[in-house]
Amino acid sequence: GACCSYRLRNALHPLWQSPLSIPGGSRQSPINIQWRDSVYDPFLKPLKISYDPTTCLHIWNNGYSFLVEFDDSTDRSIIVGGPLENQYRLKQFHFHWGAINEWGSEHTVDSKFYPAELHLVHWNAVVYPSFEEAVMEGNGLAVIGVFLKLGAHHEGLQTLVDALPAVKHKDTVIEFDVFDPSCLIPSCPDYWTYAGSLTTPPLTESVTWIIKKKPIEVDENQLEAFRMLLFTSDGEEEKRMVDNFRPLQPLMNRTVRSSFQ
Ligand SMILES: NS(=O)(=O)c1c(F)c(F)c(-n2cc(CC3CCCCC3)nn2)c(F)c1F
Ligand SMILES: [Zn+2]
Repeated sequence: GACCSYRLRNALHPLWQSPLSIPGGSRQSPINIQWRDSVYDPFLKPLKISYDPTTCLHIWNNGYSFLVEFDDSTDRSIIVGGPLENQYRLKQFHFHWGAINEWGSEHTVDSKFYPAELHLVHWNAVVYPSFEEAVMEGNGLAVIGVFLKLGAHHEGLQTLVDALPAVKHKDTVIEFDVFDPSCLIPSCPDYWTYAGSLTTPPLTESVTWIIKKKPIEVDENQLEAFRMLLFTSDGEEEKRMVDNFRPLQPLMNRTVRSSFQ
């Protein structure tokens, strides 16, 4: 059935030679969001986002993606509301993208890929003492997903794009001390939400996903800037950092809820 083809696809996927999905995993990510199968939940609250731009620390190329990391030692950059029981602290954001504009996102909507997807990773510091512990717990993380589509130039993203040449190689880092990631989140409040996992190792089933319905627009040059990053360290044979997205995972016994009708 579909399940075993997923396992096979995971097993063969170059980027995730490590455990495909958690053996016996029942809430793996990413998934296809079938719009007509999502269930409107009138009890879902609006998501409240309050980030302090001065909590921004640096950008680094970790060999999977480029991460913008934040000082998560206090509650200065948090999200609350939406499907969440507690407030969650911003830890980092990163992207997934393709070699060409036909694919690149991790989630799909009605089986349509976007050229890229932004993930803002938050952890439940109300209940857990550290990010590392929260990663292992069912309600430990909350990730906001934002689709990127080809269109107008994105001013806010450009400040990030201008810094990318400095982190071209794996394990390079550059200081980045003021950035407000809310400029990357659409003002439209509509989102889907479901219980899932990290899409990179350790693939733990600890993520409440909040996927924004509206994409942001970026231009071709900005997508190309992502594609000139490298998976490889300086001195190694160059491998362009592209197609750093995990294959779709089975929905299993899950319902995707929508905050909108
Ligand atoms: N695509 S995703 O699902 O939004 C996503 C995430 F949610 C993440 F949390 C991470 N993540 C991985 C680690 C290493 C930690 C190293 C110490 C043990 C815990 C993991 N830091 N953040 C991540 F890389 C990622 F891609
Ligand atoms: Zn991600």
